[in-house]
Amino acid sequence: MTLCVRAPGLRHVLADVIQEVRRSVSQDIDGAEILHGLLNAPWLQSLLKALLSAHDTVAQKDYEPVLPPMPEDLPEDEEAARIVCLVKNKQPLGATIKRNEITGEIFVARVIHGGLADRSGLLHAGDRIVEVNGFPVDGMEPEQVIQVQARSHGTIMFKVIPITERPVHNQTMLYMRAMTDYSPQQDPNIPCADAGISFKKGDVLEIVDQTDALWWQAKKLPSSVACAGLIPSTNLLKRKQREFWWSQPYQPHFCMQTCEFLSIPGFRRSMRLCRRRAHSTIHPSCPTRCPSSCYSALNSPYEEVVRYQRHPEDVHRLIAILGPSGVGVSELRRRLIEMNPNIFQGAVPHTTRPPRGYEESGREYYFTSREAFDNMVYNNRLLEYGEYKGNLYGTSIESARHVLNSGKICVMDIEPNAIQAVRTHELKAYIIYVKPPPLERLRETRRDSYITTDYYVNRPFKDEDLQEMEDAARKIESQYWQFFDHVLINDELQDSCVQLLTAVRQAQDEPQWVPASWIRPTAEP
Ligand SMILES: Nc1ncnc2c1ncn2[C@@H]1O[C@H](COP(=O)(O)OP(=O)(O)OP(=O)(O)O)[C@@H](O)[C@H]1O
Repeated sequence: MTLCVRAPGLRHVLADVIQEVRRSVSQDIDGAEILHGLLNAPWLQSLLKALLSAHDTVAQKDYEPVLPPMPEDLPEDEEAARIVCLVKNKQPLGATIKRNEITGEIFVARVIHGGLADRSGLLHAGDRIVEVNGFPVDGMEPEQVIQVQARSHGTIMFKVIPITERPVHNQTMLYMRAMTDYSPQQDPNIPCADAGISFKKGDVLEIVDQTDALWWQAKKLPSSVACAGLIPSTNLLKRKQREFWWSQPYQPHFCMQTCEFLSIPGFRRSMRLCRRRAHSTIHPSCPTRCPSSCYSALNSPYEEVVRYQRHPEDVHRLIAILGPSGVGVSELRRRLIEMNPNIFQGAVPHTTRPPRGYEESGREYYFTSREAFDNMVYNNRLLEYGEYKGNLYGTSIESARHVLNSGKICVMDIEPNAIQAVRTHELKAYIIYVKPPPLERLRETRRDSYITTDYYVNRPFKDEDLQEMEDAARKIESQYWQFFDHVLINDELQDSCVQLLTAVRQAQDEPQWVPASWIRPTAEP
């Protein structure tokens, strides 16, 4: 490309300005004399000369590549066409095309944000492509058009009939957390697999275009690339999930555990035993009263999220820790609270069991009647609850609120199926998943540790305990990974404690992605 602006024109303009200022001086206009003096000052003159000579040097350079000449034989009566020349580098064009099945005409289906076509500003969704590099494309299959385009090196020329009414984009920033995995390479329906982006559960996506009902454009965060990619819209992904679900052979639905065996967080051994029993017991069919435990494929595939930072004067976020049985959730939680009981505290659970001699209501438990307990269940006041040896145990929202309102950080260990109950506008739970390290490291680090197998029995970990822990971890991860705000691999205990402390501090003091419905109650959950 050759820049055809030459400096002499600019010089003339400057001379005219000086001339004009001189005329103003003779007319005795205020300030004109000062301006005249300034423009004639030797220092300004030499500065302007240097500037103009730099301009001349740049303007006389030839730039590569040279675009092909504009076609001269455009018929007079032709629709107003636009000739678009793009210089292809290694990047894809960043646009998809479609064919009108009735007329056979080829259209730009979408322009990918940040891609080559988008940055040129010359191609738009809805433009009709008439020619590519001089080849008429009407009646061609989109694949054939792509081949013509792919064969061109250096520059590519499109002749397009521009769309008359371009849709107005009043897109606001929108972020979604993926609640499912997606791979464009395994999706036969995507318009162009290379234009798609893959994502995994828990990834945060910046949605840059939702104009198409089926295919959105998004960037996966954190992103350093300018170019967006295609992802299925909520409705399309839901449809895919439904189709997949129906195509699967019937299998009884297994929950990780049922509510009946759900146990209560805390240091108490009975609770942990109850939990362990629950882990090893798989019950068919999911009871309707714990639907959240079965985060099925039919739930929304995306969750709108926003960046949230707790105001220093607001109550703290609830810290909820979970992991497979035996991984060290109780140990880590206990150590955290012991480190600074003035800052960290657990929520006192309720139970229907009678108090033992040394126990005080409100310290170890709130001792309550069965009727009162049932009432709490009925009114959804319990974050989780369960039955062990004929007695009910549960942690109430009020109990967690009590800790938070006292200015402390409430730290709970929960079962995975209580995640939904603590992810609320009020508690704004920060979910920490404790993951076992690889089996080899588990064997090494747990050599001197004890597993609690019965109320009074601790014994060293056996290999099958560790294997079981791994299997349970895999199950939890496959179902709940998208909800984890932090994943802590519990390898060396000391390191894990430091990591936990850091994560808890970040949860309280640094911006985090949280569901938009927590901040804007009108947003869809
Ligand atoms: N990183 C670690 N290295 C060595 N031992 C550990 C580590 N983390 C935890 N332990 C030990 O492993 C044992 C089980 O831990 P803990 O009781 O905390 O498990 P848990 O996840 O609460 O499981 P459950 O809920 O079934 O009790 C304890 O003896 C604990 O001290």
